[in-house]
Amino acid sequence: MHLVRVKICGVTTPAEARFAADCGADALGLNFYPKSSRFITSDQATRIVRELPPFTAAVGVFVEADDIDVVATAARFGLRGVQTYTADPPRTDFHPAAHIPAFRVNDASSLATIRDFVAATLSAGRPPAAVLVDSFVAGEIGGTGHVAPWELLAGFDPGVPLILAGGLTPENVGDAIRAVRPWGVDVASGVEASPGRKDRGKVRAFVQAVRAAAAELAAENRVSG
Ligand SMILES: O=C(O)c1ccccc1N[C@@H]1O[C@H](COP(=O)(O)O)[C@@H](O)[C@H]1O
Repeated sequence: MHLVRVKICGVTTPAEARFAADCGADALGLNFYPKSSRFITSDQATRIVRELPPFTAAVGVFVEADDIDVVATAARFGLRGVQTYTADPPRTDFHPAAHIPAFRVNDASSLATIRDFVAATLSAGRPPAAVLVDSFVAGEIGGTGHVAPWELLAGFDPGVPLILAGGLTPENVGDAIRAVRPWGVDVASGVEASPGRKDRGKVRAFVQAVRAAAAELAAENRVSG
């Protein structure tokens, strides 16, 4: 069975979260970056987390956040994972939350940075749970809607699960999965009606497109295996 996990990032209301979970999303992203159009307050996070079904994970998104604040936020909202954006490779492992450091990729040296980071954390005995690979857009951090360089990422094995992000949509996510073969995919703007507001049709179509591509890969594996 070829599984591709789905995270719908930047939900801002309990209804959006519930809908995405009911569509089959494995994880929902709660954005704690104040400059994001998807930023949510603690009150909003509390109400969203309360609405989640028991098997749906909440993942926090943090940009250059203080490690102590990340740990405290993860504990407060029961975050299963923390997705961090930092200028320098992060030093903390954030246990018991699964750490998902995000890397913005534009060329082969970006891949070397990820490999070096994973190798260093593996030898220190605290590897990340996964790495998230996003597109590089000068002057922006994430949630840009720009597609990551799939051709560069094809065959790239960072040594831990790879989550593909950046400009994914219901229309292109199948091609992205076939090209990159990621462990999981993550989308924010590609399933929105407007910044910070999810579009139900797009959320449903995105999860369905991921499941269809994964089933196709599983069938291919059965034939070739
Ligand atoms: O969504 C945001 O506003 C955001 C801000 C700062 C860092 C990360 C952010 N979101 C993450 O960015 C990726 C890619 O987004 P998109 O699909 O290209 O819009 C997404 O996976 C979010 O986790």
